[in-house]
Amino acid sequence: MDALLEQIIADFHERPLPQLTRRTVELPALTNKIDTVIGMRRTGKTWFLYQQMQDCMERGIPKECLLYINFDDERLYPMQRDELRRIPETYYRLYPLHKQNTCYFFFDEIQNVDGWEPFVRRLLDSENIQLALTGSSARLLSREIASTLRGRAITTEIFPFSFAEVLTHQGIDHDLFRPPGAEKRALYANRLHQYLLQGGFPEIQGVEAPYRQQILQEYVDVVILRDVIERHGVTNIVPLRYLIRHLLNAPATLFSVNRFHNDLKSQGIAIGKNTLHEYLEYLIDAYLIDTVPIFARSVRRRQVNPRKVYAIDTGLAQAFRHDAHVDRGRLLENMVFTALRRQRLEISYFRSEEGYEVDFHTTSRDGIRQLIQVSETLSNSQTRQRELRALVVAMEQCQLNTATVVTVDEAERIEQHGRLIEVIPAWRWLLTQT
Ligand SMILES: Nc1ncnc2c1ncn2[C@@H]1O[C@H](COP(=O)(O)OP(=O)(O)OP(=O)(O)O)[C@@H](O)[C@H]1O
Repeated sequence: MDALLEQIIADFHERPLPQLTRRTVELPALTNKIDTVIGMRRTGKTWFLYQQMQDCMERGIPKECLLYINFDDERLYPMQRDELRRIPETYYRLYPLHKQNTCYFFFDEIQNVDGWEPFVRRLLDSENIQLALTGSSARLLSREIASTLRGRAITTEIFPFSFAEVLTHQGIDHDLFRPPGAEKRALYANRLHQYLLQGGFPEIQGVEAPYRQQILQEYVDVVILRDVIERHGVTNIVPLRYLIRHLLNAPATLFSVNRFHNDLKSQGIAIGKNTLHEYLEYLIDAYLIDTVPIFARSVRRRQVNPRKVYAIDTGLAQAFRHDAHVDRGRLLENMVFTALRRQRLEISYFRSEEGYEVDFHTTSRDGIRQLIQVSETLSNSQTRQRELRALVVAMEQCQLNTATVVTVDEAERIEQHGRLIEVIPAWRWLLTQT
């Protein structure tokens, strides 16, 4: 084992890191805390660790002070928990002087070793290291890690590329300090259209249909199998598959477990309502979808009203579309949701007693609230009246003086009775989200 570990460490130090597109997410890297990087499969968690390694090296930290172990490396199979301590032992035997410096350890797919948690806790206590972990298994996802690492972990979520990251990936400058001219605006609008249909998974950027859809469907299949069926021991697979298809095919719509339960029943598919609720939670845990409650102060109102469901990425929704029609409005709303979700905002949808609806009410961690309506276009006077009226009602009830309408490509400032509604093209709105 020691010779093998030496080899693995030497390989890592020798091999250059891959050329990558910079993610805008930052790792907190707090002393005495383990950074855990979580998110759906294939979103780029491992490559995000590579970015951290690059950053270390740019700060002048020699690569030998970094250690990356991928526990998916078949040479390490099957590693037992009592062998884990050999990793720091081998590393410090190779680099004894590094004991005096801070070293940076990156462990990928560590959940492959049963009982790894006490090892990383001890490691953090005994050595002068900064530790980051990631893994695709849902076992590494937030709730469990928080409990098994007993408050020692701080989690960072990785989502598919944001619009800004996609532009960076394509080598397109997106600095809005200088107002973009007509050509640049047209380019952004064009890329936005692409982004809506393809989504942000790094690997499918530039991949044409139908391969793109095929790859994304395979991502979902792996999540279903590994993070839902195997992890939770689901045996009633038919309704689970129906549920996933239904949710991904109808993003940005209200989802009622009761109604869906009745639909299944009418097709002769038996499943309990509680089981459906559980499945929904599993899909959220695996970062495939997310749900949004109604904006209400009363817990009861939040509970009895159906939640809206969004795919974690618009590309996934497109890959599961039943018909050829592209509902750009829904995709746009889903895309705005993903951008808000990435910012860890508290998100709800607004519906007044009279039925006026606003897509998003958000609250940031420092209490800043926003109202956002998503509408492909306000050029139709009926739509315009409806959307703006809903915003005015929501602004009154939520006691806010500003609101935003995200459209495909329209810009306008509407001032009414001391209130301001800003209409903004989606590409611009996305590029101003941090
Ligand atoms: N920042 C990036 N720049 C360029 N390509 C990227 C980037 N991040 C990810 N990719 C591409 O996406 C692929 C998947 O990324 P990665 O292996 O990091 O995902 P993951 O979230 O760790 O996946 P899994 O959960 O399945 O282990 C990479 O092999 C690479 O091709």
